[in-house]
Amino acid sequence: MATAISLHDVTVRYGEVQALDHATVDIASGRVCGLVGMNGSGKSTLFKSIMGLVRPDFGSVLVNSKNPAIARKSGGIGYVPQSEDVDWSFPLSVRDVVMTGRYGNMGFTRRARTADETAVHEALERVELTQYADRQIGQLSGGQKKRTFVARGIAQGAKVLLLDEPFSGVDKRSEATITRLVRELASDGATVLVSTHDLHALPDLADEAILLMRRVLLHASPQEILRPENLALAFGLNVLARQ
Ligand SMILES: Nc1ncnc2c1ncn2[C@@H]1O[C@H](COP(=O)(O)OP(=O)(O)OP(=O)(O)O)[C@@H](O)[C@H]1O
Repeated sequence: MATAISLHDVTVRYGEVQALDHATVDIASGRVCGLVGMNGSGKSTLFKSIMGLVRPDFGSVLVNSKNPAIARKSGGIGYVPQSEDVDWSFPLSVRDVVMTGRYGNMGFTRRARTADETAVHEALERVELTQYADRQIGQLSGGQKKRTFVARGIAQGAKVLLLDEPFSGVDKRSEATITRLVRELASDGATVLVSTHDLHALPDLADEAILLMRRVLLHASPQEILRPENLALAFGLNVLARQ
């Protein structure tokens, strides 16, 4: 199987803080990979490295054999941000947000053509948000907000999709819908990386998972990652007491 996301020895420092420390991992095409680690373990920095938004001080990142910034600018990477990272008061409708996934196809005039309208329509149907298309994005539930950004990635035709905590602030039904969508996108050939604190969601969601603590501690099946002795590597021994 071809490698979709490749990090080799990636080290990222913010001043004195070492956010990633020689992180090395390859994720194969068409896989759903969970990303697990405590707060501050470098998950967002790993996403930013894959999107080409931070340049490693050391090491290299490739996304489908391309430089990450080039892969992102050509629409190859979709991103579902953490809710805190979005200004939900912005006067954009659900359709507008999904349409931003088509900007790469539009040229500088950003005038939507029929193919763009069709791609947005189909993406909204797929995430079951057609009836909310004209709603301002702040007037959505937590799960609908996440699904709006998943639809943007679908409209974009992203080959790699990154989801940052997609289950936080989301009800059980939306969690099931997002899990189904992620699995479907991977069956269609996309590679999906999902950071989550919701460890119970991992076995249904992911084919494999990464345990991160600035470096990759373990890259294995969800079942292996969830073994208490492995979780203790990333979360400390108090995770055992909570079992
Ligand atoms: N722009 C920045 N400037 C300085 N330090 C930063 C910056 N961004 C992140 N850090 C630090 O780098 C480390 C890794 O942060 P990062 O956000 O990647 O972790 P995370 O696993 O995503 O955390 P969380 O689960 O809390 O979102 C943390 O110690 C954080 O405080």
